[in-house]
Amino acid sequence: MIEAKRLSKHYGRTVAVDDLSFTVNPGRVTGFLGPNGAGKSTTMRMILGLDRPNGGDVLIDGQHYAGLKHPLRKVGALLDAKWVHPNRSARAHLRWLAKSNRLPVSRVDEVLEMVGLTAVAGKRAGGFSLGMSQRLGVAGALLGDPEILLFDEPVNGLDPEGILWIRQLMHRLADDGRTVFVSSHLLSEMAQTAQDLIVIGRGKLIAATTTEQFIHDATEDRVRVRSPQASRLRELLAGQALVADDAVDGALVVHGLAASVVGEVAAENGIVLHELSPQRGSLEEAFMQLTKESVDYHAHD
Ligand SMILES: Nc1ncnc2c1ncn2[C@@H]1O[C@H](COP(=O)(O)OP(=O)(O)OP(=O)(O)O)[C@@H](O)[C@H]1O
Repeated sequence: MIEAKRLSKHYGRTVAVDDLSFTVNPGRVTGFLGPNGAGKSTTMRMILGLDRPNGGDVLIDGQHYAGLKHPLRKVGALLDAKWVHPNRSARAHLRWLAKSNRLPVSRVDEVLEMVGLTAVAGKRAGGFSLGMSQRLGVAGALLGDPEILLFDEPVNGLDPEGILWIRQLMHRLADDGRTVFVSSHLLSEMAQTAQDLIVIGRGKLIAATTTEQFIHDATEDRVRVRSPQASRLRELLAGQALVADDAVDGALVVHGLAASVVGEVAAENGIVLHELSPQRGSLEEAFMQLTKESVDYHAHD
């Protein structure tokens, strides 16, 4: 479990993290979301003792990272995939990491296998693509078979097969009962990966909840309807709901009524339906809605 309590960090006059409290629980994949510059990497660095908070505290199972007896056995982290010495091979890098942390060297080949780098284990890490470097970073995080895993933007540079692989890996790690904390910009990816979310903006907590609840709270459910008698149906629904047109295919999009009610109105009036589908809001919509006040870097058109 990771517990941040009233955590703050500033760099000169820039407030990177501002009175931030949250808990990351075991057995779940927890997504860490926020617009650019929201303070995600700074928070992750503070969890790992790489940055010192100006206020508050962050504990790993009740202890500071610096106080952990065998840090790599407790916490594995992927922060910056490119920090590997460029002339070392992937295997040599992991052997060095294992030896310097008193971990069994036999674990190196196991983690190389787990991340799919066995065939290139003897090659210079400096020649690796970003996706291969990410896999090597994940191998390093898994080396100590830790209970807690931190991944900062792990899907950066991965191809679709790599993205699926890392999603399944994170689910497996959480199913084992581990704590998995992962930051990402890719919201549709997070929607499929994270069961819980911690959302921050300008260093402050915006939401800490399940992914499902987050989407439910910030977006409105709606119903898509297609009918050869669409204008008649629209007239009938207009008194009870807001009815819009889908810009792409002209279907009716009904806000504020359940699909069952729309279906009943149609049936009572003998209207044929070609489609009646409840639509859920997306994580993108929910995220935009809840973070619009706290985006530091807008695209101006
Ligand atoms: N070492 C540093 N020195 C000065 N300012 C910093 C430093 N590290 C981070 N910051 C600033 O702190 C704020 C938070 O940055 P951080 O990198 O933690 O955000 P982030 O949410 O990880 O962003 P991104 O998604 O763009 O990586 C930003 O305004 C950033 O410019």
